[in-house]
Amino acid sequence: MPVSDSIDERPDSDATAGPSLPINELFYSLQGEGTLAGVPSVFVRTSGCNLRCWFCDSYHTSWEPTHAWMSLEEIIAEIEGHDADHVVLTGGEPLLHEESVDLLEALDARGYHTTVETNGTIHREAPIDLASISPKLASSTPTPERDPSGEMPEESRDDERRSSGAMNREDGEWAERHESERIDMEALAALVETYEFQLKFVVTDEGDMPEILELLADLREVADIPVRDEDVLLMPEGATRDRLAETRERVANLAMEYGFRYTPRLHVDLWNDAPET
Ligand SMILES: C[S@@+](CC[C@H](N)C(=O)[O-])C[C@H]1O[C@@H](n2cnc3c(N)ncnc32)[C@H](O)[C@@H]1O
Ligand SMILES: Nc1nc2[nH]cc(C(=O)O)c2c(=O)[nH]1
Ligand code: SF4
Ligand SMILES: [Mg+2]
Repeated sequence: MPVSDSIDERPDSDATAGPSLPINELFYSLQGEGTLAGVPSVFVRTSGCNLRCWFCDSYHTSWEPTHAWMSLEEIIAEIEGHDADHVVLTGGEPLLHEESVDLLEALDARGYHTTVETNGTIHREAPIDLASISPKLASSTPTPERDPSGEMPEESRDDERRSSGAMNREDGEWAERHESERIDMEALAALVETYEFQLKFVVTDEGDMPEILELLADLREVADIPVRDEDVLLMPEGATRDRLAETRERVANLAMEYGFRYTPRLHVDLWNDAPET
C-alpha cells in the first residue's frame, strides 16, 4: 500500500492556495524529550506515517490518521501566535511530506530554531537545526501478541479502535511492512551526515540493547562522521505515567551501564497522555 493511501487527498479547493500539510495538532508546550528537554516550543504534528509501532503514542497520526489540511500561511500564523523561538515538527512521520521542506524553509527565514522528530527512514534536504532521530527497533513491530489487550497499559485502550477498520494489529497485517521498512541505513546515514542530530531509541528492557549496539556499529561503518555515545539517548517506552513508572528506572540503569544518555519524557510526567501537550 503506498504511504499516501493513509491520508485523504488535499481538498480541491486548496489546489491553488499553495502548499498545505495534513495537521493533526498544533500546540505550545515544553520540549519533553531529548537534549532540548524543557525548552518552550511550538509543536506542529503532521498526520500519516510509513510505520506502525505498536506503542505509538500518536495513534491518530499512524494507525487511524485524522487531520485538517492547513496552508503554510495558516500554520505559520498559528506558530507566530505563540511566544516561542523553537518549533518542533513531528508526526506521524513529518518527512513523508515534501511540503515539510517548504515549512522548514519558511520557519528558517523567520529565525526559528527547528527540530524535526523523525523515525529515520526518510532523508530530505531542509534547514533543520536538530534532527531528532528515533530509529525503530524490532520491539516496536506490531505483532499479533503486541496489541492493546496485551502489553499496552489499560488506560491507553480504546474500544473504538477495536471496532474500527484501522484496528488491525491483532491480525498482524502491518507487522511485515513495518519490519521491512523500519530501518533504512542509507537514509539514516544521510540524516546524521547532514544535520546536527540525536539518536533517540525507545527502550523497554535489556533485550533492546544488542540491537542498538548492532545498529550503531553498522551506522558508524557507513557514515562519514563520528557518531558519539553522547549522541545516543535511551528513552523509556511509555505513553502514560503508569507505564513510564514501570520502564524508566530500568532504562536509566541501562544508560549508565552502557554509557549512553537517558532522556525523560517530561510531558508525560507533567500531563500524562493529554492531547496537545
Ligand atoms: C510519535 S513519534 C513522531 C515522529 C516519528 N514518527 C518518530 O517515531 O520518531 C515522536 C516520538 O515519540 C516516540 N514515541 C512514540 N510512542 C512512544 C511510546 N509509547 N513511548 C516512548 N516513546 C514513544 C517516538 O519514538 C518518537 O521519538
Ligand atoms: N511536550 C512534548 N514533547 C515532545 N517531544 C517530541 C514529541 C513528539 O511527539 O514528537 C513531543 C510531544 O508530543 N510533546
Ligand atoms: S514511527 Fe513514529 S509516528 Fe510512526 S508509528 Fe512509530 S512512533 Fe508512531
Ligand atoms: Mg509525543
